[in-house]
Amino acid sequence: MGRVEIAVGDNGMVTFWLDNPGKLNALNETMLATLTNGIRHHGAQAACRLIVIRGRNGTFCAGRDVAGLQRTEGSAPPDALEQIRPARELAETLIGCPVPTVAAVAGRAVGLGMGMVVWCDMAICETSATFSVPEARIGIPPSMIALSLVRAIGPRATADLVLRGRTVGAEHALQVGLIQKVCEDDSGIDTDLAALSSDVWRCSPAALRSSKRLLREITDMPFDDGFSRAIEVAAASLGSADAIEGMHAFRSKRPPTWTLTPTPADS
Ligand SMILES: C/C(=C\C(=O)SCCNC(=O)CCNC(=O)[C@H](O)C(C)(C)COP(=O)(O)OP(=O)(O)OC[C@H]1O[C@@H](n2cnc3c(N)ncnc32)[C@H](O)[C@@H]1OP(=O)(O)O)CC(=O)O
Repeated sequence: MGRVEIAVGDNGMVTFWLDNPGKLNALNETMLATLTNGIRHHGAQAACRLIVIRGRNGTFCAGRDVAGLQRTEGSAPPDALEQIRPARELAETLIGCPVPTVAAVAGRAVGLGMGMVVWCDMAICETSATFSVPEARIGIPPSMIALSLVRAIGPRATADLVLRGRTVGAEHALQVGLIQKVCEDDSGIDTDLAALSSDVWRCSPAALRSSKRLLREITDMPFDDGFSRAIEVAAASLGSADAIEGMHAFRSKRPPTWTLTPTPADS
C-alpha cells in the first residue's frame, strides 16, 4: 500500500516519513497526494519552521511507483499530463514552500527521490546513501528533475548522471554540491537536523520567506535585474516589523519575538 507519516515536533520541525516497504519507498498516487497536501498545509502554518523529508526501511525513495505510470501496449492512452500532474504538483509545492525544506537521505534516492533532493532547499545524507536518475533505463527522460538538477549541480555533473543512469555515492554527491553534509549514520542525521532546526529557529520566519522568494527569483535573472530586485527587497525589509524587532532585540541583548507579518516585497 505505502503511506506517508507526518510527525510534528514541538520545535517547529515537521517530518514527512516515506514508507512503502516492498518498493524501496517508491511513491504511489496516494503517497504523492498526502505528501503534497501535507507540505502545503504545514508550510502555511505559523508554527511550522522547517520541513524535513525522510524515508523508513533504511532507504529514502526509489522514485515514482512505476506501476502507476505503466501503460499497456494497445490500450487507450490516459491523459499524459494528468499522469504527470502528481509529480508536478509535488515539485511546485516543494519549490514554492514558504518555510525551509530539507531532504535527509539514507539508502537510495532514485528518480523522483532525487527530485525531492533537488527541490528541497538543503540536503544531507548518511555515508551509505546513493543517488541516481535512471529513468532512461526504463525508457523515459528525467524531465522536471533534470531542469532542477542543472541549476543545482550544473550541466556537466547533470549530464554525467542523466546520460548514464548510473548510481553515485555520498562523497560524489557532496563533491558536486547535490548535498551539503554527509553524516555517519541515522543518529548523525538526527543531530544535524537538530542543529539545522535551531539555526532556522533563530531567524525571522518573514525574513526567511523573503530570502526563499528572492533566491528563487534571482536564480534565472540577468545580474542587473537580479541586483535591482535585491535592492527592492532590501529597502522594503528595513521597515518591516521583524527588522525593527530583530535589531532592537540585538542591541538590547535579548532574544527577538518574531511576527509573521509579510514585508511589502512579499506581496
Ligand atoms: C517518471 C518520473 C520519475 C520517476 O521516479 S520514474 C521511476 C524512477 N525509478 C526507477 O526507475 C527505479 C526502478 N528501480 C530500480 O532500478 C531498482 O529497484 C533499484 C532502485 C536500482 C534497486 O535495485 P535493487 O536490486 O536493490 O532492488 P530491487 O530492484 O529488487 O527492488 C526492490 C523492490 O522494490 C521494487 N521497486 C523498486 N523501485 C520501484 C519503483 N520505482 N516503482 C515500483 N517498484 C519499485 C522492485 O520492483 C522490487 O520489488 P519486487 O516485488 O521484489 O519486484 C518523473 C515524473 O513522475 O514526472
